[in-house]
Amino acid sequence: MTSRIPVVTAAESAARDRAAIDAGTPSRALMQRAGAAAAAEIARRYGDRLRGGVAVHAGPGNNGGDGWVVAAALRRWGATVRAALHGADEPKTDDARYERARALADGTLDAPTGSEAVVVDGVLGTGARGAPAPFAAAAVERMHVARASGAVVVALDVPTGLDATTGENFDPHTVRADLTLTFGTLKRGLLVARGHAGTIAVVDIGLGEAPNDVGPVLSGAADVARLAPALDAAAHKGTRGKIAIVGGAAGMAGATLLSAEAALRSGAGMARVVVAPESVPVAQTALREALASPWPTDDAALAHTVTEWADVVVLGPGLGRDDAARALAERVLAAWRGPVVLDADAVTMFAGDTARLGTLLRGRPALLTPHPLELSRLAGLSLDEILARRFDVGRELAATLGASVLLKGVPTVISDEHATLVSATGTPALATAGSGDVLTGIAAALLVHANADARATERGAAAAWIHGRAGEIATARRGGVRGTTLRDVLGALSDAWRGDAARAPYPVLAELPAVPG
Ligand SMILES: NC(=O)C1=CN([C@@H]2O[C@H](COP(=O)(O)OP(=O)(O)OC[C@H]3O[C@@H](n4cnc5c(N)ncnc54)[C@H](O)[C@@H]3O)[C@@H](O)[C@H]2O)[C@@H](O)CC1
Ligand SMILES: Nc1ncnc2c1ncn2[C@@H]1O[C@H](COP(=O)(O)OP(=O)(O)O)[C@@H](O)[C@H]1O
Ligand SMILES: [K+]
Repeated sequence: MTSRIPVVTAAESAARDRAAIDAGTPSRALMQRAGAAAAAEIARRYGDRLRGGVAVHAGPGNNGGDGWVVAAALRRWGATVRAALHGADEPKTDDARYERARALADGTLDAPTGSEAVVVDGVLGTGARGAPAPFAAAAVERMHVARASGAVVVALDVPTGLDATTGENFDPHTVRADLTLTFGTLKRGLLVARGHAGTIAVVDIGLGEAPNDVGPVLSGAADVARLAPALDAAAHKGTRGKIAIVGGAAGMAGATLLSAEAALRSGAGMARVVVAPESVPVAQTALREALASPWPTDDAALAHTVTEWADVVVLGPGLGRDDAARALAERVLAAWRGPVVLDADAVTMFAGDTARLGTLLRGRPALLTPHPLELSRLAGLSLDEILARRFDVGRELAATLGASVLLKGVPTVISDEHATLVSATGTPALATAGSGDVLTGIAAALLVHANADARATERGAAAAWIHGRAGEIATARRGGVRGTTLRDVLGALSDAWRGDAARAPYPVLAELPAVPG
């Protein structure tokens, strides 16, 4: 089983390092593991470039210490290494001083010339506070110039000038890395500021398994594979799950159809869109695989099209938010007590009324899939507050809501009271109208198609991972974000579900690709 990768603040990262030190691993051993693993990754990925020389920019703290270990290791390997200490005459920590002395004991290291093909950013890591001071900003500028003339920039732990906790950057004084090698844990800020981090590789330094708390952990391909078993050879359309999607006010039937198609491409056997009467003919011609029914006007129709037919009900895509929509939502949620996914308008219509929503949802698998603005309206918090607390706010709300909360974005955070999972797949190709409806359909299918003991939170996380992965595959196929449409994303779902992407070798525990622009 792959280990759980904690998604941490700078303080939590330092605390996990300290715990390993208290348990008997000397801090210098951690630094040597970090630096040695980083050097090995640089040699593996950029072996050809190393002939063009390596520049190591080291800061005064332990991030600089990692840099000195890298410098010594790559020199032993045979590269021409140049290095500079910034911000102090001597490193400020014992470990960093020791590693610098060791690197220099093998021979002096000249200052970088700016012509090196590989640049290592060891200026600031998780100990950085606020905007880079002038010495650090000057080092960042040198790295920008080198990159503009063709060097690759490798950030150790965190790109300098990026807040490891919040992802706040201090451009132009923040490094833009091609590769970030982050040690032992995945820093939250890297997931928020993907554009600065480049490819992110989490490198093992022997910190051990994440403590069994409710802190966020990264979701990966292995989690999806574990959750969603192969479909039964003797399956028929009835056993593969029936999804009813209630939404589709006049002019918005497309939202339900995107959900329906995504559900059908994610294992569901049947999908029915339940839409405004005038949307029915259009829905039937647009997606022949789906059934289409009008919004039920009486209990018999509600039973026939939804409560006695479905295995999972999706409420919200294109539903609208007027009184009639709210009344329909309340009727459906009262009559249907099985698994539900609530999206879009069905979330917003309960703005400021989380207690009522909790009463309706409690006691069954329920997943809410808001984007940050929808969650801000629902919870009565400002959008800034939602974004600033995106890793925690869902967990705090889950109890009141009686549901798992999947907060969409970069990254997507899925939580209940007991666990928080983070899905970091995707590209800006997904930043397009209807993308959320596709995610909703995948999530609905997973509420049927997953191991019985899987919680709604895990199913939601798997849906977010698949959705993002399909976005990555579609973007790669089209050769970029521009020109990639949701149709391509739907078409890539089969490849996303196959989940056969190659894994990086140890000591990389997880790797997230650079996000294409
Ligand atoms: N603590 C440990 O045991 C380990 C730490 N490791 C490395 O150590 C890093 C953390 O080291 P530190 O806590 O020493 O912190 P950093 O090396 O990230 O930064 C601390 C230094 O930067 C200065 N500084 C802070 N904010 C600044 C700003 N805005 N502008 C300019 N200078 C600023 C501080 O005065 C201090 O000298 C990690 O990111 C990681 O790279 C790794 O070696 C693994 C083990
Ligand atoms: N830049 C991006 N990178 C990765 N995923 C993204 C990006 N932009 C949007 N997404 C994903 O696309 C989906 C958009 O959903 P949403 O905002 O509800 O769109 P809509 O309401 O138009 O369907 C979410 O799952 C979100 O996480
Ligand atoms: K750094």
